Amino acid sequence: MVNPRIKAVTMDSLALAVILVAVGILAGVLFGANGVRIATSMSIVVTACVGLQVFSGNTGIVSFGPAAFMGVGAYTAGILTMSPVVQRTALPHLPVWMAGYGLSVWSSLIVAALTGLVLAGVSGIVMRRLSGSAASIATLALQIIVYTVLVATKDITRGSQTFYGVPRNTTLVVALSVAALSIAVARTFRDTRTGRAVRATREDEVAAAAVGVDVRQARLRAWLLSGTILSIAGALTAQFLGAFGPKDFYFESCFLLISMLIVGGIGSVSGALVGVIVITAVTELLRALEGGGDILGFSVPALYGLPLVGASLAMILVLFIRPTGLVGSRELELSKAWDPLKGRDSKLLPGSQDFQAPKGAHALEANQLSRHFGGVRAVDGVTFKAEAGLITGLIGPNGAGKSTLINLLTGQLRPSAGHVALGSDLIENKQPHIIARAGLARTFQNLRVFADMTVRENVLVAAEACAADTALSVWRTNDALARFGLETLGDRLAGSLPYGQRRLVEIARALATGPRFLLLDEPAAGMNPAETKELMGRLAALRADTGVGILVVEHDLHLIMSLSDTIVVIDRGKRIAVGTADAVRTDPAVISAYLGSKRMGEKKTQVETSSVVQVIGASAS
Ligand SMILES: Nc1ncnc2c1ncn2[C@@H]1O[C@H](COP(=O)(O)OP(=O)(O)OP(=O)(O)O)[C@@H](O)[C@H]1O
Repeated sequence: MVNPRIKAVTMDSLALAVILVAVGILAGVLFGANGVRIATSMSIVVTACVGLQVFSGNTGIVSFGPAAFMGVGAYTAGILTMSPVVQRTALPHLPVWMAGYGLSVWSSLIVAALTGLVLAGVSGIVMRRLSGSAASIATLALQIIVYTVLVATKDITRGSQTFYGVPRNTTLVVALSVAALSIAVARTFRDTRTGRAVRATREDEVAAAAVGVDVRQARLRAWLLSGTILSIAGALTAQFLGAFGPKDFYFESCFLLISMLIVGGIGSVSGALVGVIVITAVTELLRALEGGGDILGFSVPALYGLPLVGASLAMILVLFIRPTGLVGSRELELSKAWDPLKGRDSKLLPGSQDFQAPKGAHALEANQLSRHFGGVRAVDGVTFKAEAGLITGLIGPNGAGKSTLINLLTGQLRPSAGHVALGSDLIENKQPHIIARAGLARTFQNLRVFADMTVRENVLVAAEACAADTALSVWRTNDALARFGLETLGDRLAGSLPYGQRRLVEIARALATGPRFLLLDEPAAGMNPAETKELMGRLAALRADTGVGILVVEHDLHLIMSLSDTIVVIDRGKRIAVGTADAVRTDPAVISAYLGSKRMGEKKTQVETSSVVQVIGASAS
């Protein structure tokens, strides 16, 4: 039986390839022999655009370097496919070890792919560490470096002169086959464990790391695959044009590729295909008008550069009307998408018992933990122990240092001093994804779901990042969805859910990492009383079923006091009390901290203010 995943991706890729062929045939009918040229060129551009999409679409980092990889692929293939006779004339000073291969088109594509992989590997050392605009600027630098090297290495590339004599091996069939294959690879990658992880980094890098995703590794893999596909596109271009120069692989082609992705929708492979078709149609139509002449009875002057202007206007128009592109970020799925969870038993699988945290084995301890921001001692020598199997509440007035403390425990911040231990492991100074994989999962005070991924993907990406095998990650995903009543919402985009449900998605996502200990930063914030009550029931059940320890930060004092087995109170960065709800409620230091901050008129939510008055204030009187 064919693997359902391969079947679904193959069908989707075939469907996209059929669209491409149909457009090619249409071009042939409309433009005759020229149509074959357009269809071939368009197929090559599809490969390039898909290559760019693999990195930019999945990571959200706009790359200005696609043409650099294409250039390297083009010159590699050009040199390797040129006949030795032509080579002696065109490249008389070519180093001997590079000369005389006369490779076939397919062999040249493989070598070009390897060359692109090497360039991506070398540049990836830097790229994997960068994000956002810094990463985009680095790709720009790469483009300029590669262009300069191509121009400078005259013996190999003929410098800025035309590189000629490349056999025109790129037929329509070759270009179309490679385009279809690229689409299949990119579609498959998107729905692999790495593809989901990279998309999670696009949505929210901090949250992705907090659920165990190795952001750098995921980004590097996308960069390597992207560079490889782009180099193949360059090799095809070289054998399509026959003669070219470094300028063919510089900013203009880079800009066209980016405009195609933006017009179609950078977030999906289908978007890349649609963008290529639309921009090719626009540029080919405008190319016919570029030279001017009599058009529909009007004398039109020559407007060189008109195709580029048209592509720019199309891009601006789409950005204005539909910023996510014509297709958006969800794939056109002509077959039903492969669902990694469908058909799997959501009951306990063998091996899943490792989810059950053994009681007492994984306490979370902070020892003299401190973090200073300049002169501000946000956390100042805090020591406490949150036992496994218990719910520990962490409270304190606004600005007490609760969020800073959580960030120190989970690696988002490095401590100025002190230690954090999970069970017997010291975890301070470790990277967030390592801490998550060690078993400390968290949610955030300000919601950080992966809005443009489905609910199921949100949870699955966390499970996959931390589980050793697919069976366990599927089980954890199903279990986490079921525990928080999200099974029926699996296909919905997380960003489309109401606030309360998005909170549940975040908690389920943390749970899917298989935590030894769970940190929840204001889990009930924004929920109505009924939702809050239900959540508390689910958390209590989770603790009872699994023995996992839970540390809850919450402003609602009624809630935290009824939920917690023990409570840690901090104020101005210091621990001022620890004990049961009753002990804490009557502790003079706690009453003073809350009433003191109330007297000072600090901004509080209505719930918190009333809680302070009722819980602490009542005790004080
Ligand atoms: N990155 C930072 N740079 C400088 N000061 C900071 C930084 N982060 C936090 N602080 C300061 O540290 C103190 C503790 O802040 P923190 O956000 O941890 O408190 P909190 O108890 O979580 O507050 P709230 O209940 O309002 O969320 C505050 O005085 C805050 O201004």
